[in-house]
Amino acid sequence: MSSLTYELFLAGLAVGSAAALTGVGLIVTYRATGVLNLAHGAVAMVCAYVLRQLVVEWGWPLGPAACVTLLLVAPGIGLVLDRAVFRPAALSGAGPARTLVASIGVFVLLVGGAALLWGGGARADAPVLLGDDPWAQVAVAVAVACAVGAVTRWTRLGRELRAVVDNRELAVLGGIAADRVAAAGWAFGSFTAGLTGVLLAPHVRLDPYGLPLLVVEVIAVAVVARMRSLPAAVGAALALGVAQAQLTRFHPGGWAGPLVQALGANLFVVALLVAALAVPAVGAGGGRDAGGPGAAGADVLPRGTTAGARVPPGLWLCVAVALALPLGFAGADLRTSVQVPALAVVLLSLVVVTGRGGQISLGQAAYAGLGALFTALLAAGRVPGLPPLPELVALGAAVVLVAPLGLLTGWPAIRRRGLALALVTLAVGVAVSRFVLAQPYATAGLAVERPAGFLTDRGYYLLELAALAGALAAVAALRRGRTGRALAALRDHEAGAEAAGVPVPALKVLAFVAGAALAALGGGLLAMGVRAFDAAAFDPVRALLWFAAVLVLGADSLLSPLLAAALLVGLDAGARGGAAAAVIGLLAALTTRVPPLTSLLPQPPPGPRRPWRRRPDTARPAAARTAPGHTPGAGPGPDRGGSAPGAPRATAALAVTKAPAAAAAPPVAGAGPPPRLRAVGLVVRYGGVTALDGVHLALTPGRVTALVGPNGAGKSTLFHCLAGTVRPASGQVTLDGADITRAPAHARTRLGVARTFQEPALFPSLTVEENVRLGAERGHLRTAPDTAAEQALRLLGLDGPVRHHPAAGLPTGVLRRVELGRALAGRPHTLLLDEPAAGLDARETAALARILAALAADGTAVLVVEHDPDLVAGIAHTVHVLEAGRILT
Ligand SMILES: Nc1ncnc2c1ncn2[C@@H]1O[C@H](COP(=O)(O)OP(=O)(O)OP(=O)(O)O)[C@@H](O)[C@H]1O
Repeated sequence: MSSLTYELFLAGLAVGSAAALTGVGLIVTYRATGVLNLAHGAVAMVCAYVLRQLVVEWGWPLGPAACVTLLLVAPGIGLVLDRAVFRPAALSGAGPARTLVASIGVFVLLVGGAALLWGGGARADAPVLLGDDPWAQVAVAVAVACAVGAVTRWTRLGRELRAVVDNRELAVLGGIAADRVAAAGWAFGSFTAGLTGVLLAPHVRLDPYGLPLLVVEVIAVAVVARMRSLPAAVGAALALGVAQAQLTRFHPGGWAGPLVQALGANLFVVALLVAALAVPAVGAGGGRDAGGPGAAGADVLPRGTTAGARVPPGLWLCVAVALALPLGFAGADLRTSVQVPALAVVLLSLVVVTGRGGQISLGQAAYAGLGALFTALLAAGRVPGLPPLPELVALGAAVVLVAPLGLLTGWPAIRRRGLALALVTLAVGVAVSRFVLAQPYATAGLAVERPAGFLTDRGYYLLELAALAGALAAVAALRRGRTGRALAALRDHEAGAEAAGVPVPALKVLAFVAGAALAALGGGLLAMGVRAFDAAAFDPVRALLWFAAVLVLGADSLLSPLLAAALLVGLDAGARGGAAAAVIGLLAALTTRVPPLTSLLPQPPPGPRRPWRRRPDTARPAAARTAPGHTPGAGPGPDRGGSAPGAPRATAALAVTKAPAAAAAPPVAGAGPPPRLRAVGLVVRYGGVTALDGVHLALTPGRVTALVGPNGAGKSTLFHCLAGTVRPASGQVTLDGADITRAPAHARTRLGVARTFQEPALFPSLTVEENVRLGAERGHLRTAPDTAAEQALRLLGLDGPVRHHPAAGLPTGVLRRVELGRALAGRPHTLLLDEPAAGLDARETAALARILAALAADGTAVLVVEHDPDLVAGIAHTVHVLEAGRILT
């Protein structure tokens, strides 16, 4: 081996061993607590600063200082995090997404706190703990990994850890103090963070931002190891470290030169991106739930975290006045204020993506940076073949160019939620920052002028206000309209949104594209404001700070971006740098205990929201004027002949829902029209379990089919196959003879197959009326949504004051009616009901039976998976018994 290769090998080993320590610490903490601690790097940075403080500032000998730092301070930080942040979060039932927000809060808090305490500048005098011998570092990393392995395998704590990892609830029932295990996990994780920090600090610049971010990139090795295997993490870390170092030997000419150079400095970033894209299930809640496998879970941002409040009009007036105040400022104050509207536009992008759509996005700074970069390049004429564009044209072009790049995070978001989505968006943000924004062409003094006519600070501020007003109006319109309702549904209950007919993948992409466009607009404005492109202004740490800021203020409130921008710019301008981050980080770390601040605004009592714009119903076809449930071509049901248009049998059931309980009409036997929806030879396996074993089923218009059977028989699996939330290993689902086996859930709703859930899948932030309206807008027949929604509301007895009530907090009986109303408002021809009587009292069950009988009489095909034998006997024309994945009768 040549000496250069060997030198680089050793340098790579040094970096790799620090990364290995991080990987080991992250995995142990994750296994013990279920938290992927994004703040690991921030803890590392704080420990490095503490060691430096003890040795350099206070003159302590290195040995004792290192012992205090690594054996007291580092585990102490872990224990404080456990007691103050993560244990309360776990006790409050916070899911992975919420604890992720808390760990972002800790990250931001520690970064801000360090900047406040030690200043933002880089320190080059961090004490060297292990000399220059990389083998010593490798030995430390391997020794730590082996020690963890030994403890896990051979000690009581290790056995307890494994038990907690396998099944926390069972372990607790078995007498294991899971809290003690979690505390040990946090203490150990922080110890490894501290070790990483003090080992890395002498080799990289020690500053509050750089080191934490460096360690964030190293999360890659834990993800590669699937948050499980310590040897895999250590191996990946060492291999990446060595490969990254070796890459610096190569200097190809042409376009490949800068790329190889960038790779040589950022191989861990590439690994993070690849790992985040290739391992979609990181941190995903593995449990089953009512909406089908992976339908909804604890890994989405809960409504309480994202919901915003309605802003009283008077407050908007105050905001307008406050925004106009800087026009009276001068000099540095006005120059500082210029950042506020631009930053508010960037933060508005998070209102769309995270606030309304419920999608975690830690990559918005990348889109803002791209907007700024493209604006600068286009305006400066630095794009080959293009003359310099006028500044405003350049800004507009940048927005148009960046918007489709929203796919970079929007596409992965289709199949990811929670932690997995956070990792991908973070990885995209870091990759764009390192491979695009921080490249020489972008960093070498790229100036950007303000548009002609707006050169002064005051003039430019006015221009920004106009842009902000436009962006606010656009986002307000988006939130109010049909798309806004669909986004709120996506946020509140993804599987429910699919079932209502919302094309979830397309909507996610749309949210990210709109978010990218807004961020780009804000980024371009920010760059023009300071008359230069500065890559550091858009680094990934900003993305975390911005995300935390919008979340703590209330991500679904239009007010939050304005307040957050004022807070971030104002606090950092007035106090020492880092104050804003410290305040926001603290609030975000306590996110499970502190509600979003704008939600504390006094709220008006529930009442009619702004009415939707009614489209004239004159264009609707005659069929649409009949009841929900009727479909042209569905053929008459058993008693259809007597139903007059507009006064169908199902509508008549409205009266019955309010009447005292009475037996439903007995099923009428007889030949009907041919089946529409069919299951043909369905086979579904979950690992070694065969849930369905060649099942055939046909649903006929005008008939109620009941599916009964013991627990585990496969009823839900069959139901999910028909609804489109489970794809069979073999067999077909056909509709009118056409194969729809691969059609997604929302497409089936649009084809006329509506469903409800075992646990009502409603959108708590929408009113009863909006929930039902969504079904009418996205369902099978969408020509007259107003009429369909009204009919459904009336049919289910929801047309009283309750229609204006948010679905959150309504009793189960009402929720079931709202969900049924939403399904019926789309005018389905086939209705799939999963245990519709669960949680209903006898009176409500009788009313439900009458409605179902009336719907069948109107021609709807109804499938009921039900345990209530009375309900089944009262309404079903056909009863199928399923056992061990086979239909018996
Ligand atoms: N996501 C899954 N992963 C692994 N096994 C599963 C999954 N879903 C269902 N199963 C298994 O498939 C079989 C059929 O389950 P299914 O939920 O369809 O039955 P069911 O009749 O609906 O039962 P219940 O009435 O209890 O809901 C069971 O053995 C169940 O344990």
